[in-house]
Amino acid sequence: MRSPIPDYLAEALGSVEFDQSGATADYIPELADADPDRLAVSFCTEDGRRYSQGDADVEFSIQSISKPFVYALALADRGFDEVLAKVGVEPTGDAFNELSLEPGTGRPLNPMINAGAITVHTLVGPPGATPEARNERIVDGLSAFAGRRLRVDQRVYESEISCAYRNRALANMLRANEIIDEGPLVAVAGYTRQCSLLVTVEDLAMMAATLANRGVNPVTGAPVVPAAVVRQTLSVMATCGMYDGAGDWMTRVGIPAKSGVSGGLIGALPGQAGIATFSPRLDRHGNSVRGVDLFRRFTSDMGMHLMEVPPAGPSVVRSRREFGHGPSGVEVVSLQGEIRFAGAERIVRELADAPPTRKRVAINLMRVSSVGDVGRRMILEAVRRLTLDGHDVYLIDPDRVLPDPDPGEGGRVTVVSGRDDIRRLMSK
Ligand SMILES: NC(=O)CC[C@H](N)C(=O)O
Repeated sequence: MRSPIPDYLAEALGSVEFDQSGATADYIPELADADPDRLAVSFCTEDGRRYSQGDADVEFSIQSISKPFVYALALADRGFDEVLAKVGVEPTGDAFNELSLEPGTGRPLNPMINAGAITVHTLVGPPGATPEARNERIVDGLSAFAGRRLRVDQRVYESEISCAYRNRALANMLRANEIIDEGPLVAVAGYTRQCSLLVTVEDLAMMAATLANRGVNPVTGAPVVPAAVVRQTLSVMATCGMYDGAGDWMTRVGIPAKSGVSGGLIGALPGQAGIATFSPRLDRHGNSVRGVDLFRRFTSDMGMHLMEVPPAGPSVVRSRREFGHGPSGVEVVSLQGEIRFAGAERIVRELADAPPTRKRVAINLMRVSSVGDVGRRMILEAVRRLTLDGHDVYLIDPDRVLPDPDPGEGGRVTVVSGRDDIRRLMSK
């Protein structure tokens, strides 16, 4: 069978192709001259399969789409406290290059506006790293997200740096407020270099997929940044990634995203896929016109809005069955599906409302697909409380969905995983 996904993507591009509204960024000469008709899309799944259509092998400068990735590197290199002390996480409602800092602290409001991104740029690498070492770390880090070696487009760099008056003004304000502690010109040069890295829409989709995949590149398998850093980065993308269009974006599209003035747009759908589009004409917020349209379409066609979840599946407590009588009897509580907070609550509720009557209780995890952290803790606490109530507790877990079960103080549990042991337990 031929996959329907490339056909769908081609059809989606066709539906926006004739829209010529918006304009290429005019404040960077090299971008003003870009071919405005380019159009491309790429999807990269969380297990690394890519689907692309249109001008998918055309390179363009990454621009502001570098911001979330460099933020992730700074968080990984310096830790949350150091980065948050210098840059906040509040959406501004202002344009990306607004000359605004938080009253009182003088911090940039968030890492997605230029003031925040210039500051974040200076926080990559170990403290005291030279500007060259920092630039190197950024190229290496972004390349790890993309799964291939990226390079700087010198012409774009020079074109932007030749008229980076506004970013220099921002950097001077940051220096005056002691938010950055090095020369403003050096900070702007490094930041502009980071914005000049060349990518294709396929690179961007893989970079976004690495965020969607808890920080592990789904194709190379390289762990790029820790999961806690990904959570922070995606949260900031969701609230600040589309600048003064962020609220409209989050309500209508509902995917953590980031745009850039060269016309790129990425979205990272946690646990599912990275998506990227490329079309250089921009709206008044500096976001790609056709890119925004494509994302709206993807969300409504494929139910990608983060706040829209499928209806709850069948109860995680699949059945409770009693075998045998008296002391040799056993109650088997069979669970199923994914166990997160709501599922775990259901399990403890049922065991509390209708306590098992047999001495032996077996919790059967054979049909459980995954157990989240809270699910694990609540199941183990239930085991502990059942033990304290006088039960002998067993976990039927041949696939080890609950590895190393330790119910803690006063709890005891026997893991049953062999086929014969399971049969023996149930037959008594
Ligand atoms: N929104 C953007 O893509 C802006 C990036 C650009 N390099 C700038 O600093 O102005």
